[in-house]
Amino acid sequence: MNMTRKTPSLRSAQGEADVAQPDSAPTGHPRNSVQAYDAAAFEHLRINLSAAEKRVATLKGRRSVKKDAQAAWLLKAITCIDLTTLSGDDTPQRVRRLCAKAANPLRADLLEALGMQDRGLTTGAVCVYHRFVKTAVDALEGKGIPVAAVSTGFPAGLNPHALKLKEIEASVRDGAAEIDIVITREHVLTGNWEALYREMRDFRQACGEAHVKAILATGELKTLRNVAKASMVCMMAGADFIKTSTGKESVNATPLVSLVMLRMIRQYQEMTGIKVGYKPAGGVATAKDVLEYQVLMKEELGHDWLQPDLFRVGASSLLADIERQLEHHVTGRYSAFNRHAIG
Ligand SMILES: O=C[C@H](O)COP(=O)(O)O
Repeated sequence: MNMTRKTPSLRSAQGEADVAQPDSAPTGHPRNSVQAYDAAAFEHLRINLSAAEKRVATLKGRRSVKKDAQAAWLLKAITCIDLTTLSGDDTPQRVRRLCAKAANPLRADLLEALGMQDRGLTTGAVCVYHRFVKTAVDALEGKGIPVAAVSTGFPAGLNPHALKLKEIEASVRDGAAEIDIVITREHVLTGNWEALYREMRDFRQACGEAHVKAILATGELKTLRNVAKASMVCMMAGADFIKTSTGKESVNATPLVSLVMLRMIRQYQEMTGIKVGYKPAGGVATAKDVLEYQVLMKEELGHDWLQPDLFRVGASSLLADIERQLEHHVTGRYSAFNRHAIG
């Protein structure tokens, strides 16, 4: 597959990339549902580390997306960003600014130069703590951008189970269309897979119509085998997305961990016919980073997983770098980071 040849001009690349906005709920494929617990589906899993490392290294070296094609892929990436603020010093004002950026992710002159001024380009979602769900929902009224709430005692996930369920319900009541839950790492580290399954199933139930992303906190799961098993168990228990990290672990999203999770998504699809989404998060800060993830998605799972109903990137600063790169594409110059609004 050669992405450069498939996207000979920006205009046709835009067509291929289909930058139309997603509905807040995926429409092109059935939503995941809770399956019966089946240890046989994951007990045997083994990771061939050297093969996985080789695959990631090969992808990096082989694929390059340049010029107009790159601009089209970056525009597509914008539609997949969960534009995030998850800081102890968050305020309603900061959240409103973030929402304004989500609704207008690129400067008007850049949009025009790229022929995107009438395309309603926005980020995939805005992601905040529960406290700011209402603020974000109000700020985004009529914009068609879902609000995602991190939940279940984010980031450590150590609150009592009943409180976690109440937190989810409260965010849904406040208007969150997506809930990013964190799993209890202890269940993975002690091999208590049934407990992980029951927890995830309860979270899914508490979400109701809101879509649920399961944050595995992969940097704390010790082995890639644990990552693979936790991915499978969470999908079995109804997760709509599996997500790498909170952004607060010392190691967050990596291409290697992503490869393992994507292979599990593929395996789950082979078992059930259901497509589950993927969200790398934490430390995805440059246009180069996100292009690498996009290539990985396309190579491992295919075109459907480049769309925002199956691919999101949790990021607080990525949008600023994408905007810079697109500015360079349009004008041939870079401006300083501080010339771009937050994102
Ligand atoms: O889920 C999103 C992450 O918390 C954002 O992490 P970041 O600040 O490294 O982009």
